[in-house]
Amino acid sequence: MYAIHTEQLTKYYGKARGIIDLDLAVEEGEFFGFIGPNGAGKSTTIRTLLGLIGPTKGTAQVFGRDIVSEKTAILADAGYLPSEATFYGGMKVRDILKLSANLRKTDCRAESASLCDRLQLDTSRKVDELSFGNRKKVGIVCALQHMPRLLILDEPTSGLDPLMQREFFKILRERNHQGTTVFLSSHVLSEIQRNCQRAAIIRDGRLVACDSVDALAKTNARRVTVRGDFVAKERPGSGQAFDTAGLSTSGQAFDIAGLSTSGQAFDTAGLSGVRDLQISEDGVSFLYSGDINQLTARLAKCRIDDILVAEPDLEEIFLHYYADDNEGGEPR
Ligand SMILES: Nc1ncnc2c1ncn2[C@@H]1O[C@H](COP(=O)(O)OP(=O)(O)OP(=O)(O)O)[C@@H](O)[C@H]1O
Repeated sequence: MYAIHTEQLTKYYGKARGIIDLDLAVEEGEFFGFIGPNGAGKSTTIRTLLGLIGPTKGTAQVFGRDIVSEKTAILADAGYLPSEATFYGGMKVRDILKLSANLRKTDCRAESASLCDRLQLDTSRKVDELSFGNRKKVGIVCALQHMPRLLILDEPTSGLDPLMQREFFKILRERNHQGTTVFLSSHVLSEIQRNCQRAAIIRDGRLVACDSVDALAKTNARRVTVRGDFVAKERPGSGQAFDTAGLSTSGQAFDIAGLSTSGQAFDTAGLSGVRDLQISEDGVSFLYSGDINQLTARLAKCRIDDILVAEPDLEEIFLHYYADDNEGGEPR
């Protein structure tokens, strides 16, 4: 059975685009990643699935239940961590957790105590006095303490320190092994890559890819790192020193004409498929999706100390999916 199934799910806020024609299928028991930059539509998707806002068009079911007509039953099965959890002011953490458990009509005391212990959450403090990270932990316990069948987590790790993030993902993996479906919305790609089996990528409100994390990370682009005695050279005709400041990760297509090594120009004229150029003191690194023979022929003219050609990680794949279309943005 699908934990989540959407068909052409669309949400407009007035005339403003939220999500458009989203077709998504998440199997029960999956640890599923939902990736997208700010404003892509992740929170809109989640709020629509939970019946917190109504769709403009399309349909969706959670465990086979319709998100419009059966939203109360859906909420009973789900644990939801919003990206910014807010609580009633003046209340102690323990009272908030109790209130949340009472709303579920479930005795959550044992699980709540275990989660608070593992996340080092002091339940005697007033919630207003807590740091952002500690308030996040309160939201996590509220979402997890009733052992829901589906966890929907919207940017859960923002504000958590690395040790707490590690413990949090350990808890999620344990739950997933017990059968809980985890739907994790994030723009931290390393956590998607480490934890999720499959992931969907959303861009400008539309799904642009949905596959296993391994498959998403596979393109014929390679991260090429060349070490050598590279020096900045004048750009032809510009009269300006080749300024590398700010060039590193913008995701735009760069040409690396103008770099030279030991007097030999490392010139990319006619060499297409160079992106995401990063320049360091002892070399260059870039994503390359062109003809490898052309690259090696070009490099053969230069004196280099070392070369590494590796598969890009998910972070770099993401740049492909988000590059502007007029910059050859289709992943290759
Ligand atoms: N209440 C609202 N009224 C009008 N437009 C909205 C509203 N909420 C979201 N939007 C718009 O819908 C689009 C998707 O926003 P959404 O918050 O779903 O993105 P997101 O991927 O969750 O981003 P973030 O990572 O920043 O939270 C954005 O263009 C946003 O401006």
